[in-house]
Amino acid sequence: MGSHPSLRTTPTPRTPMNPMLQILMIRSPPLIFPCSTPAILINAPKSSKTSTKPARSGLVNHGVPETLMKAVLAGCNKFFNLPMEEKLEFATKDIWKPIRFGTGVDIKVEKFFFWRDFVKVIAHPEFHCPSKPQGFSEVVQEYCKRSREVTMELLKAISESLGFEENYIEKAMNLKSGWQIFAANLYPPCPQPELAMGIPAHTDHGLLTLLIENGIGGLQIQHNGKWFHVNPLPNSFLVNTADHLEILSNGRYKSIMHRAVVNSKSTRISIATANGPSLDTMVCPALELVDNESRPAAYISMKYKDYMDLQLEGKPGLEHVRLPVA
Ligand SMILES: O=C(O)CCC(=O)C(=O)O
Ligand SMILES: [Fe+2]
Repeated sequence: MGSHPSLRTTPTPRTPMNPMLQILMIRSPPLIFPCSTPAILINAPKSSKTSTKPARSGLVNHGVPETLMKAVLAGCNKFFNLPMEEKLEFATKDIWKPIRFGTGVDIKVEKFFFWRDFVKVIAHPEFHCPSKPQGFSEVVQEYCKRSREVTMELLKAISESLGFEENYIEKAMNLKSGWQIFAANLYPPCPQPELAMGIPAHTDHGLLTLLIENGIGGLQIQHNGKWFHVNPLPNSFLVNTADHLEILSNGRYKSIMHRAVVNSKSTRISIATANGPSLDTMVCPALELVDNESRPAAYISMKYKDYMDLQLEGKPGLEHVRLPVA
């Protein structure tokens, strides 16, 4: 882990954390997707003013072996423990490079330091991975395959929740060549966590992101303008709905705004597998969900690859494609 800059800035006031939690909570089986809610399945918040621990949440009974989830977290830990010069070989700002390493050193936005190292690889339609540490590539590949299968199952249920046949999203988004990114994040203990941020508030680009972590906690999601801490169930996936599900569903599913905070005691590792359309898919709201009178299209159409390129412009992707409300 490289040394991080000393923290000298004044912290920007943050919204006080609210113990009430509203988070994607999916029980499986059976999968339940209420059409009336904009996100997958919401665990209704327990309104308790005294409780400081949010309810535990996450997708369970997903079929991915616990041993594989532990092995991929352990593999990422070994990768981050490689000598810095071996990781810097993959340092690049080019989002199209198949393997990318980055570190929070010297990056400063909105007075927060990003206390994070990451490695991102393109996992589908073609799989890439660093060859070190030994065995890392094999375990990451198996994990990506299994988490992609879970994603496909979820997208079937989401298709049905929107009133479509189960393969609707798979076909419309050309998921046979779907773009999958494996992103591992390392958040070392931070001496002054209140002055730093692990990863700033953002939404993910694809359709669904599956997230696991090593039991430390740090993910927060935004709901009604407030930040809520997420407390994952052991061996569960946290499932984030992302921008292209919002676009395709014409806003019925909302892309979840989230961020990761850091702590002063323990190293946190999280792994996000982001699953999106194929790069050449032109995405627009599903025609069946658009009615020019009552539910006009809320987003313009854009090729997924062009949307990904918008990352370089700094402004959230959805702001480029959202149409003004008439
Ligand atoms: O570390 C986390 O909990 C969040 C990571 C994340 O949002 C991402 O990698 O896109
Ligand atoms: Fe994310």
